[in-house]
Amino acid sequence: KEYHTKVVILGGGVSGISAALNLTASGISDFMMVEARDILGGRAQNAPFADINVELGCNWVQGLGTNPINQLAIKYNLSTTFSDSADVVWYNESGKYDGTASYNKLDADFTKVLEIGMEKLKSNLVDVSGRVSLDLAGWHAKTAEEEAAEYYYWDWEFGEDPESSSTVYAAVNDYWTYNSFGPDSDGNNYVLDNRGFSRIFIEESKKAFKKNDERLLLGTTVTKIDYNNKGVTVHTKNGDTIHAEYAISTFSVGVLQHQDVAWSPALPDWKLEGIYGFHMATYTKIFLNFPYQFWDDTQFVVWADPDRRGYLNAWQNLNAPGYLPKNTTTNIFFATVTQDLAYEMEAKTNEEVQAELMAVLRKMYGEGIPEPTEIMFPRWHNNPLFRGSYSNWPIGESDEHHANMKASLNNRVFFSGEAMSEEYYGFLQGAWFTGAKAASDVVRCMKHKCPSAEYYPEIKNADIKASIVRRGFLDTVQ
Ligand SMILES: Cc1cc2nc3c(=O)[nH]c(=O)nc-3n(C[C@H](O)[C@H](O)[C@H](O)COP(=O)(O)OP(=O)(O)OC[C@H]3O[C@@H](n4cnc5c(N)ncnc54)[C@H](O)[C@@H]3O)c2cc1C
Repeated sequence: KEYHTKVVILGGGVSGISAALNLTASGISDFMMVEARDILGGRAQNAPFADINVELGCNWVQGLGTNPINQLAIKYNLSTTFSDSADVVWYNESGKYDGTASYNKLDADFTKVLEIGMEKLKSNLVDVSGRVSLDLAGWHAKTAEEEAAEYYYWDWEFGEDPESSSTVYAAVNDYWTYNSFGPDSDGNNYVLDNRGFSRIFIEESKKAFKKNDERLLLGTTVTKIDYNNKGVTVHTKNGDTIHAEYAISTFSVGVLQHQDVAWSPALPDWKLEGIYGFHMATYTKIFLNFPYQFWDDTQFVVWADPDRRGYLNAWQNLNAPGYLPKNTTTNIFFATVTQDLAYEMEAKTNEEVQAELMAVLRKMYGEGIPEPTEIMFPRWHNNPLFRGSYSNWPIGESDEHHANMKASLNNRVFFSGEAMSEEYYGFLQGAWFTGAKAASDVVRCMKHKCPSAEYYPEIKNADIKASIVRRGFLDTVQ
């Protein structure tokens, strides 16, 4: 089939939905959306497990108050519960231990890390890794228990270790997430809604697409995008072509890095440098369902592995008070793995992974615990539609690299998606805001004049401040 439209949105995740809503609100209905999966939502994704739906992807509303994601959660009465990472018990090889002092020290030291990041931003000093700033803040993990606290605090949030992460942008990301949405910004709500987190986005998308809307091509995989200064032609796996004046790409930075979609002409080197330099982290939840609950009642359990930092470190209890309904027959305890461990787990069979999880659970809870009745986990890293779970700003990527990563091409192809947000990369609101921005840029092109694309053909030396000042970041930082 051959389609002709004004705007084609590539990808139906949160960013694509936000772009579609923005176009609709601007009075533009001549657009199409192409999504490989049979359902909208992208990384807002759930699956049946035991007798409930579990969230394979995003799980927290992070940053509350006027955060549009929080506002949608309120609007659609999404069932959430306050998430408290201090509601945790700690285990090592000798059994239960009290990790509170370490955790509290790290909590205070992390505040110093954020201050170091902000200070560097304000004073135009070169960025350092999270590891350097943790050391500068006085945090030096030496024991398995300190490493366990560190993994639980850092890697489990950013999806990568402190060595890989930028301090300046960790500070930017944290500051905007927990301060920019009014006085109630600070907080994380855990979503436990059997309709799925994605429901709020799917419901909202109905403002843009009616039932069986012909403009929405679900189950359609994009293979190639031709672009020039006149428009765009999108080729799909099933042989369809879509001719459009403008395209909004919402593909994850992992998909762009992995070249799962061909671009003709190839994306320019100045852009690829920004794309390849960014990080797509992998954060994988491995769900186990048991005949009964044998673990602690706290929201979280941390395992301090004696041999490997971060090994099956963070466990979550879906049966914690305030989580699943009391009368549930489901008993879900799940571990999260990131980075190398996630890649290793993805390469194993479910049976092999189950055996590894059970070995750790037996160390924590004894030999008498039952085998799980079910195991399930998504393989985000190997999934060609995602290639990871969410982005993390690495040490070494400058603001200019990032600007190049998201810069439009020929005023015809616009880029959105969580990774394209300087302030909220990694988060749902990053996807939401960048989708709206890309759509409003397209609308400007259609109705007035295209905004001038900001990009840097040569990046000479890191000068964070110049670009940060230009973006008005410092105006809002106290
Ligand atoms: C495990 C996990 C935990 C997370 N936890 C949180 C959290 O607690 N809080 C939070 O705020 N955020 C969290 N996130 C991040 C959040 O889910 C993302 O930031 C957000 O969903 C990204 O939306 P997007 O539209 O930018 O990208 P995507 O959701 O990736 O949308 C892109 C779309 O493009 C489609 N696509 C890709 N390739 C093709 C192709 N070739 N042809 C057609 N379609 C294609 C994909 O199927 C997808 O639907 C988490 C993510 C994961 C995976």
